[in-house]
Amino acid sequence: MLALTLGVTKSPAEIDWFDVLGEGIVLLVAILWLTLIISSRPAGRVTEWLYYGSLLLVCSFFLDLLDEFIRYPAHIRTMSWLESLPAPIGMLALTYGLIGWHREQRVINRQLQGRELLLRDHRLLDPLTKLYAVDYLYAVLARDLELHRAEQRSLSLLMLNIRQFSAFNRQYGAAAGDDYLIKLSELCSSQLRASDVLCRYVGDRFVILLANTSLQQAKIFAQHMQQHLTKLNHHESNLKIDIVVNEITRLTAKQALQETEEMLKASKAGIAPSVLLPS
Ligand SMILES: Nc1nc2c(ncn2[C@@H]2O[C@H](COP(=O)(O)OP(=O)(O)OP(=O)(O)O)[C@@H](O)[C@H]2O)c(=O)[nH]1
Repeated sequence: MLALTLGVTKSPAEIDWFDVLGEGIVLLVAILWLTLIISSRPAGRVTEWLYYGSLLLVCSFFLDLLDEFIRYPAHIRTMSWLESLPAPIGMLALTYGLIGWHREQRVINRQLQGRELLLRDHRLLDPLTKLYAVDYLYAVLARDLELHRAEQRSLSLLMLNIRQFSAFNRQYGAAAGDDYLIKLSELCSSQLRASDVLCRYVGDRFVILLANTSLQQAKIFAQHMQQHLTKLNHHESNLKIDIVVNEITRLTAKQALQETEEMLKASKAGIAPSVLLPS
């Protein structure tokens, strides 16, 4: 609107169609970047930097294209500044966001290394969360139990369960439920050490295997996790997560999972206190 108010539309003879093509493509590519960022990134600070950086670039490129069609009086510099200024600021914001993304990716890569210590078979992945599923958990649990027992090191297991997840699905729809599961997995992954393993156990239940970790240390970790998980809460849906902790070095893989499931059941029923009270 400002461009239309300040400038005069050029006649077709004045338009350089080569410039229009070049600048149009640049604008389309910037819009494509913006769309990819919005659709592929989880909400957060890094995404905001990437988003606002791309938005400023889109704005600058759009004005650049517009001046192929609109001529501004030479003494009015407003449009020229509006065209030039957002681009370098956008580039800086985008670069800052990309540095954050790079750091994030390094953390994720470390988690992947941790997860892929035993098996590199992607058929063992859960298709929704991309975490390893229960078959992998059994394999890695059996191996870790043997190793830790032989070396007399402690091994702990955390089981997380989303409370009333079926009601959440009913109220907000299965897509919102899927989205919640993905965000929960990402948040948990981001908190793990390279030696820890996170698996989707079943449905709304996840298991984290903490190598070389005593029950006491695992409880502290679970508290830390519980605090982080509150970030997932939206004002309209305050899902609660039960977390139980079990030191399992003395058990077999099957017993370890069964025993922890029993603890979870007891905690949900209020028979035994969960190691952590839901937030
Ligand atoms: N959206 C979505 N829902 C899932 C998925 N897998 C399991 N569920 C749902 O998770 C719910 C799990 O049900 P329950 O085990 O009874 O758990 P709950 O409703 O949270 O009940 P409590 O744990 O006892 O509080 C079911 O409604 C499943 O349909 C999935 O991949 N996506």
